[in-house]
Amino acid sequence: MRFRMRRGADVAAVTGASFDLAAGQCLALVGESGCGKSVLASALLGLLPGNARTTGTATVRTTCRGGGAETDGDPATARPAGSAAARLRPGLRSHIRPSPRHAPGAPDLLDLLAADEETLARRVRGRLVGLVPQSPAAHLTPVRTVRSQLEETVRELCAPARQDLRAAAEAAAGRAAFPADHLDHYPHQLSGGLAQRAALALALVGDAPVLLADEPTTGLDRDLVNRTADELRRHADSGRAVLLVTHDLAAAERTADRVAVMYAGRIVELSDARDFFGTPGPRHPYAAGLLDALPTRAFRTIPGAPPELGSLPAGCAFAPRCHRATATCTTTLPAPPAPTGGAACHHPLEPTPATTAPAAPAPASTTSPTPPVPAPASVRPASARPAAHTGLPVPAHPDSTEAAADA
Ligand SMILES: Nc1ncnc2c1ncn2[C@@H]1O[C@H](COP(=O)(O)OP(=O)(O)OP(=O)(O)O)[C@@H](O)[C@H]1O
Repeated sequence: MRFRMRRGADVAAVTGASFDLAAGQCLALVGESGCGKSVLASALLGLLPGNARTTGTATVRTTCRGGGAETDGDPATARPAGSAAARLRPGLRSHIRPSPRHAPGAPDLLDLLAADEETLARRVRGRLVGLVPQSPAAHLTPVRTVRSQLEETVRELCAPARQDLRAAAEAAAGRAAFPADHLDHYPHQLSGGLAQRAALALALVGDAPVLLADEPTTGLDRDLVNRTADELRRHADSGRAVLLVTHDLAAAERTADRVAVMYAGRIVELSDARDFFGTPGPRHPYAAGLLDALPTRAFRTIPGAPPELGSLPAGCAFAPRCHRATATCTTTLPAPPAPTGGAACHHPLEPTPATTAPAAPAPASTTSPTPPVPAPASVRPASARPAAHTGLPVPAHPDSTEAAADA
C-alpha cells in the first residue's frame, strides 16, 4: 500500500503485511506511531484517501456459520469460517480495482481490496467488518445525538421491533460502558473518552464477524481500558475476529491471542500473545525493544528514530537502530514471518527460557552473543496471567481463558 505524492514520489506505508485472522481470535497490531497500522486497517474498509494505491488481497469469508477451512490455492491461507486474511504484497502497484466481489470458485470469499464502493458500503462496512475509528470525534455525526446515531445503526443492522428500538440502543451503549445519561448529548458535548466509547458502541452493533478496533482505548483511564479490552475479548470469544490496532501493550496483552509487530510498514514479528509477553518472549530486536521501553520493564528507549517511509533502506529498516545488525542486515531484506509465527530478522534473539524449567545451558548461537532480554514471566494459564510489563493485575474475562490458552 503506497501513497503517491507530488512529483511522482511514493510513500511505502504498508509493504508485505501478511496475516490470517481466525474467527474467535484477536490479533493485536502494535508498533510505533507512523509504522502503518491505521493505514492497514483503513485499506481493509476502502477508507484510504485518493492518493493511495493498494495491491494484494484481503479476503474475508462472507458466510460465518459452519466450520471447515478455505484456501485461495495457497495452503498458508487456510482458515476457518468467519475468518479474514490480509496479504498486502509489495511490488505491483495498481488502483483499487473496480472489480466484482468474489474470487472464482470461492463464492463466499470477498476480497476487500478488490470490492467496489457499493459492495463496501452495502455489504462490508458495519455488516461484515465493523470499525472502531481512531478519531471518534471526527467519525460521529456532529449534528445528531448519540442516541439518535445508535438507534439508526441498531435499526439498520439489527431491525428490532419498533417498540424495542430504544432499549436496544441503550443496551448497545451499555456494552461499551457509555453512560445512559449522556445518550442525548451531541458529540461536541462529549469528552474524548466518552466519544471513544460512543464509537465503540456503534461499532459493536450488529456483531460484524470482523471488527477492526483502531486505538479503541485512547483517552480512557485504566479501568475503562480494561472494560473495553474485556468487551473486545468477549466479542472474539463469541466467534468474531478482532484486529486490535494499539499502542497500549497492556490492552494488547489483556485482549489478544496473537501479536503482530509492525515496523516501517512491515510486519516484523508474529507471535502467540502468551509467548510474546511471557516466555520465550519476542524474537525480533525491535519487538523486544518495544517491551523493554515499558516503565515496568527496563524503561529503556530504542535509540534512533524510524526511517522515512519514502526512502526505506535496501535491507532491514531497523538495522540502523539495531545492536545486533551486521553487514547482511543493511543489504538484504530478511524474510517475513511465517503465518504461524516468527521474526523477520537475520539475527533473532534467542528464546528466553521459562523460569519454571530447570536451568539449562543457553543454546549455541550462530550469530552474535545474546543481549540481555526482559525478565521472563512464568507461563501460566491466561486466567492467572500477570501483565508482566505493567504490573497491573489481569483478571481474565471468564470466557477468555480457553481461547487464549488454545491460541
Ligand atoms: N494521506 C497520506 N498521504 C501520504 N502519506 C500518508 C497518508 N496517510 C498516512 N501516510 C503515511 O503512512 C504512514 C503510516 O500512517 P498510519 O496512520 O498508518 O500510522 P500508525 O502506525 O497508525 O500511527 P499512529 O499510531 O500514530 O496512528 C505515515 O507515517 C505517513 O507517512
